[in-house]
Amino acid sequence: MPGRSTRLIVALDTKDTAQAVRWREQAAGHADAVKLGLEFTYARGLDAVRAAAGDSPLFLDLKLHDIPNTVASAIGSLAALRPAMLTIHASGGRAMIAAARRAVDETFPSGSRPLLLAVTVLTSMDTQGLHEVGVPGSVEEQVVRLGRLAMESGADGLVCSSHEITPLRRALGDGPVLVVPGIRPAGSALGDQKRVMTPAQARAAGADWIVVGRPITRAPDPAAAAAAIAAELSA
Ligand SMILES: O=c1ccn([C@@H]2O[C@H](COP(=O)(O)O)[C@@H](O)[C@H]2O)c(=O)[nH]1
Repeated sequence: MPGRSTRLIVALDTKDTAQAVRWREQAAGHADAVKLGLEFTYARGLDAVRAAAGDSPLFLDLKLHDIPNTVASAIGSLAALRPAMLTIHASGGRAMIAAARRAVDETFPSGSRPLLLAVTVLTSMDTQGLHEVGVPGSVEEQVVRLGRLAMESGADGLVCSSHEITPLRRALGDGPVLVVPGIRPAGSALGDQKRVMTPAQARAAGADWIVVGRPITRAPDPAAAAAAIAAELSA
């Protein structure tokens, strides 16, 4: 896929292994990685996760969030999955993120270590939602606050919306890998997402990876939808 600086992860959000494999195959050649997360893992278990991902790089989006010892132990249970990326919640705090960092380094051999990504503020949240959980100020301020904490504590990158890429780069430089869900091609349904941009806008903002689920998997022709998004990223 020459010329693309923003890569595409397709989110295989289903409980059905055959369906996940079908979507992966339909997106093959257009997507650079697949995401498997809570829905699939709780329904099918860890063994099925590797099978569903096949040979594709795996974005394992389990969004771990617990006391440091539990998060570290959970990461130790993920070795066989050989993920390329895995997620924790930045709001778990400094000690939890640092414990996750140590666990990644101890669990995976150097050279095949997953990127440790910290979720800042979910893309389904807006300012009002943030205030409701007791966080004053703007989403942007909270994303930068949590992003700084996560990077100081050993994360390799952050999950954020496209709207926070510029402020994160201003605050933290080019180091963090930025993985960006909340992607909606023009005209597609928002669903539960609040902070969205199109693939082209996310690329222009500087996303390293975008994560796209329903606009591909619920499209009448998932292969064509994935191809269109890949073309938008390459244009
Ligand atoms: O803040 C976040 C973190 C993760 N996600 C995940 O990305 C995909 C997006 O799916 P769509 O169907 O394209 O909305 C999904 O698997 C989420 O769990 C996110 O959306 N926002």
